[in-house]
Amino acid sequence: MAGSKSGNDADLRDRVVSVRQVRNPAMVESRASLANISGAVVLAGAGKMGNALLTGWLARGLDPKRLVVIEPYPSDDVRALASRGIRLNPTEETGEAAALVIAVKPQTFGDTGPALRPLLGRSTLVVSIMAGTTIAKLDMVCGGNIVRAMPNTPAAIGRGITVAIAATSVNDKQHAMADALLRATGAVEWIDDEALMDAVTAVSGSGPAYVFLLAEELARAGVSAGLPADLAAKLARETVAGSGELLHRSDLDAATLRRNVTSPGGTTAAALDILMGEQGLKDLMARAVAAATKRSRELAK
Ligand SMILES: NC(=O)C1=CN([C@@H]2O[C@H](COP(=O)(O)OP(=O)(O)OC[C@H]3O[C@@H](n4cnc5c(N)ncnc54)[C@H](O)[C@@H]3O)[C@@H](O)[C@H]2O)C=CC1
Ligand SMILES: O=C(O)[C@@H]1CCC=N1
Repeated sequence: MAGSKSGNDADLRDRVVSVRQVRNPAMVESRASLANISGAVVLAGAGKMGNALLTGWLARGLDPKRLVVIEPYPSDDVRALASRGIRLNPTEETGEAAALVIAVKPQTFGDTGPALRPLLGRSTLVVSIMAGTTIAKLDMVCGGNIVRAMPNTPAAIGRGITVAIAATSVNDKQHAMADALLRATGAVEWIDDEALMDAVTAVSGSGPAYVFLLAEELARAGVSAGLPADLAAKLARETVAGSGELLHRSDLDAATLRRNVTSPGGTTAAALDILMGEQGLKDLMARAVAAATKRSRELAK
C-alpha cells in the first residue's frame, strides 16, 4: 500500500513537472513580448480586474514607464504604483497609445468610451474586457483595432483564464501584443465566434464567484453540523483551494477526481446522493449559467 502511494506521488510529481514544462514557453514568450512593446499601454479603469491586469503586466516585465492609468478613484495600491513610474491620470498629452485596455463597467462605456478616442491612432490595439460589450459596439463608441476578451479574477495571481476574439482589422503584430498582455495573467484561449462570449462570461468570467460561494456554503453547513465557525471556515477554504490545486496539477478529469473521494456506501456517496439528485447541483448550475449568459446578452443592448 505504502509502495503504491509513493508510486502515485512520483506519478503526480512527474505530471506536475510536465504541466510546468508545457506552460513555461507561453509565459516566457509573453514576458519577452511585453518587454518589447514600444509606445504607451493605457489602462482605462483600475478597479478589481484592471488592478489584476496591472499586477500581471508588471510582474511579467512591462516597463512601468510605458503604463498610463486612467482611474477617477484610484486605490492606494494603484497610487503607490506611481512611484514606480506609472503615469496616473496624466494631465499632459500622452499621445497615440500602442494599446488601450478598457476595464470600466459596461454600463458606463457609452459615456466613458468617446473620451478615449483621442488616445487612438491608426495602429492602436484596443482590448476590452467589458462583459457583454460587442466588437460592433466598441467600434461604434470608440473604434480602434479591437480585441474583445473575458478574463477572470484569478488573473490577480497569474492563474486566470481569458477567452479572446479579434476583429478582422487586427493585424498579426497587434494580435501578438494582445496575446502577451492577456497571457501575463494566465492562460489564453482564442476563439473566432463572438456568439460564444456570453456563455464564456457565464462559465469562466463569473465562475470564480460560484466557487467562492461553494466555500461560503460549505463553511455554513459545517457550522450547522456542529463545527465552530472559524474551524468550519478554515476547513472549507482549504478544501476548495486544495481541490482546485489538485485539479490544476492532475491529468485526471474532475469526474475521476470526484470518484476517487467516493467510497461505495460511504460518507461522500451519502452527500452526493443529495448534490447529484433531482434539482441538485447539475440543475442549479445549468440554471445559473443560463441566467448569466442571458444577462451578458442583455448587456450588449
Ligand atoms: N470583476 C470580474 O470578475 C470581471 C470583470 N470583468 C469586466 O471588467 C470590467 C471592470 O470590472 P471590475 O473591475 O469588476 O469593476 P470595478 O468597478 O472594480 O472597476 C471599474 C473601474 O472603472 C473606473 N472608472 C469609472 N469611470 C471611469 C472613467 N471614465 N475612466 C476610467 N475609469 C473609470 C471606476 O472608478 C472603477 O475603479 C467590467 O467591464 C467587467 O464586466 C471581466 C471579467 C471578470
Ligand atoms: O459580473 C460581471 O458582470 C462581471 C463579468 C464577469 C465577472 N464579473
